[in-house]
Amino acid sequence: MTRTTGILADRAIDALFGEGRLKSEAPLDADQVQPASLDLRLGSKAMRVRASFMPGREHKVADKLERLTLHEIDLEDGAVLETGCVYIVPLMESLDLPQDMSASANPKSSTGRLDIFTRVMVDHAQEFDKIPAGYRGPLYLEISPRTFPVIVRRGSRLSQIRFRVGHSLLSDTELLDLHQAETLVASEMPNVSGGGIALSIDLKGSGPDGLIGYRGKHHTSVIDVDRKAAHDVLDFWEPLYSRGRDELILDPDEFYILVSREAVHVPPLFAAEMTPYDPLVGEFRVHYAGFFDPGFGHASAGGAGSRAVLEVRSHEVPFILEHGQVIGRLVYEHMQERPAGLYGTGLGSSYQAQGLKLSKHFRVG
Ligand SMILES: O=c1ccn([C@H]2C[C@H](O)[C@@H](COP(=O)(O)OP(=O)(O)OP(=O)(O)O)O2)c(=O)[nH]1
Repeated sequence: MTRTTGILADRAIDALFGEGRLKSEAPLDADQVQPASLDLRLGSKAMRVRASFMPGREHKVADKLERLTLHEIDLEDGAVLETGCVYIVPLMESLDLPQDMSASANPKSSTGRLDIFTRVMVDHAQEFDKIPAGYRGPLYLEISPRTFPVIVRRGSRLSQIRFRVGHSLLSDTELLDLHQAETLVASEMPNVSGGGIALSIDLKGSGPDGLIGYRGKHHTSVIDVDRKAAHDVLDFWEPLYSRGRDELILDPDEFYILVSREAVHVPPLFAAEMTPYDPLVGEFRVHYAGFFDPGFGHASAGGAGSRAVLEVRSHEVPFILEHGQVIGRLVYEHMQERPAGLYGTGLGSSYQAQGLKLSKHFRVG
């Protein structure tokens, strides 16, 4: 059964491409369409700009780039993007959305785990990562590596887009009903409010040493975003252990990879998103809002027990995180239909059934 409203599933995204609503300089990669999203690919050049900017109602991104570009970098054979710099890259994909269809973008989980700040921009935009219904035009990605310098090239996939018709977020009551039927967040006392279900932090750790997470090192070598298992964990990360304290002091300006205490489940007819920042839970933030795919944590898709990996930063002041503290919320939205492929089922998914897991670029041992 297909709903009129909701997030488009893989088949409908393929159809957008077939109908010319979604265009690209090159045919789509085989695994570019995900269960509820499309990965976006970098085009052949990057513009280093002085600072981030918003196009605003009156302007196209290209107009602003004429004024703000410091220099242009060729991405055909790969190039290094340095930490602390801001780059704008025209994407290979462009849109001609129907009047009733909008879209939203997000860094891929692998991008967030590398602390690469990315946002999608469109012409006349007044918000990042939001593409208004009926938008017709190019897509651009703002990229600013925060912790590690990275190598990217034409075709690298750092961000993803979801398409939606109407609004179909679940209310608190609907969320509680779904949780009772399907166990969304493995907790005896689910904390549901403001349309989201709470996730808390695990600081007891796992394994004999009580590994609780990782802190990014500084002045590292370069990470190639297109290479899996190519980098040694300890060259880039400092492991953090609980040592019986069940707490962690976040240093301002440091980047942490931590994990949720609860297992998370996204049933096949739903998509979820982790809300990026909730000032009510403290002066720190889960740094990158994350898309959670239909089938993530779903038992029949091999996902039982999947935790959420959290990218965390403290604001301004050092902050003590304690085991079990609420750190973010998952909001759930209806899919228009069940995706043909669920996360984890033959899609080469990297993070199904994950515990505390760094991005796919690192090898363990
Ligand atoms: O902050 C987040 C965001 C997502 N996820 C999980 C849920 C999601 O379904 C999965 C994969 O996310 P995404 O598709 O963004 O990752 P990817 O980098 O494209 O990995 P893959 O190659 O597995 O698709 O990672 C997290 O644990 N934390």
